[in-house]
Amino acid sequence: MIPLIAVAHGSRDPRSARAVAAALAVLRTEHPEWDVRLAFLDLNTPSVPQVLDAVAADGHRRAVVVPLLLGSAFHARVDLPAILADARTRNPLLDVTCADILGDDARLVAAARDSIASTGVALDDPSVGIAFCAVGSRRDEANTATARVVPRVTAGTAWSAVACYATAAGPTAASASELLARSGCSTLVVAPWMLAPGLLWDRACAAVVEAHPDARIAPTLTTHAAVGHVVAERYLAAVHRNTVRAA
Ligand SMILES: C[C@@]1(CC(=O)O)c2cc3[nH]c(cc4nc(cc5[nH]c(cc(n2)[C@H]1CCC(=O)O)[C@@](C)(CC(=O)O)[C@@H]5CCC(=O)O)C(CC(=O)O)=C4CCC(=O)O)c(CCC(=O)O)c3CC(=O)O
Ligand SMILES: [Co+2]
Repeated sequence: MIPLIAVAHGSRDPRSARAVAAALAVLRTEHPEWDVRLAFLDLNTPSVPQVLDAVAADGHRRAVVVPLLLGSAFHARVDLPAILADARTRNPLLDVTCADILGDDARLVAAARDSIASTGVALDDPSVGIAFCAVGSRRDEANTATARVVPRVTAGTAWSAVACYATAAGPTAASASELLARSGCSTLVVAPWMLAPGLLWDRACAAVVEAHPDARIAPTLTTHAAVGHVVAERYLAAVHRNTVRAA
């Protein structure tokens, strides 16, 4: 079995790693024979180099890395590729394939809608305003990609929604909620385009709740089985892609 190394961002907030591990439990239930390992880019252990070295030490000749990332920005484009290049140099007998990021998969878009609906708002309620909050990047394309998710999340609903960012870009969650409130939305929901609870998510929620104490907070995406399902699909696609290339 080719090990699946799920690579999460990591956080100083212990809820983050716990939430990610819980989201991977669906893989262990649905694919009990798979060798699933969790690694972190930063702030938690084991690190990605530690897990790749362990996989090589176990005698594996192939490994598939699945980035638990929603956007194609610094971590996906620079950070992880550099870590994998180093690991390949240290372990020349290990063939490391990197799968596609989770990205804006339709199942995650649906999970975001489910998460909002779980706060008790009705799909046909036009008073609902969603501050749809991503981490944010200095890479404009990544923020634009987030903004493009918004109409897919609200499709078929009467909700208004504005994309916002916890760091590196604007608007903030607080200013997005002000915009929604001023345009007549009386029920505000802070909705995460984030995988797990952590410092950035808490900061975004706190800023909105300070101005609007009755704002609702939707659960992060790792509470939904879709994350595990998309990870499984990214893994299988990478295994297949590599097998076809090797043949
Ligand atoms: C709290 C902090 C760490 C700390 O210091 O504790 C933290 C935490 C987290 N980041 C997460 C995710 C991402 N972080 C980035 C990018 C950046 N993150 C940065 C800082 C910080 N990030 C610290 C706060 C600094 C502040 O005060 O603003 C930037 C500014 C600089 C830097 O990293 O040095 C750089 C800016 C952009 C740029 O440079 O362009 C991207 C985008 C990308 O890939 O570029 C993604 C999405 C990946 C994806 O999903 O695609 C998650 C997981 C969230 C989840 O579960 O979804 C957590 C966990 C948590 O919130 O705790
Ligand atoms: Co970050």
